[in-house]
Amino acid sequence: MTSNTSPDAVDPAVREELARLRDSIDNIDAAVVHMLAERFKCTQQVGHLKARHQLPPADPAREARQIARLRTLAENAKLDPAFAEKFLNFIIAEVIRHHESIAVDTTDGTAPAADASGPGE
Ligand SMILES: O=C(O)C(=O)C[C@]1(C(=O)O)C=C[C@@H](O)C=C1
Repeated sequence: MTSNTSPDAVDPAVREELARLRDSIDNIDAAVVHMLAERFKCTQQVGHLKARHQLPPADPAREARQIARLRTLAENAKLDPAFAEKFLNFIIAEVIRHHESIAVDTTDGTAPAADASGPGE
């Protein structure tokens, strides 16, 4: 069995390196959150467009192309492609849930007037 060093006993240089790495991790996590927020802003618009034109929430052919592309990007970036695929599928499943609820709201008339909210309208 391994025993862990108590945090108080850690060499200050190690503590500093850990803090520096964690600062970068925090910045990266913030960037991921901001990028995801922008992606969801786009997909919300896609959801409204699809609902208005009675298009299905999911597009499996598009998803297959996205997954193939992301797996290649992941491989080139030395990221596990299986993880990249799982991550994309996780996000897309949430997007499809949003699309489905927008479609329901659009059909029953409770959807916000997404296209009437642009500048000048
Ligand atoms: O591109 C679309 O048609 C979308 O609805 C967006 C999106 C995605 O999140 O990338 C979500 C659902 C579809 O199955 C495919 C892709």
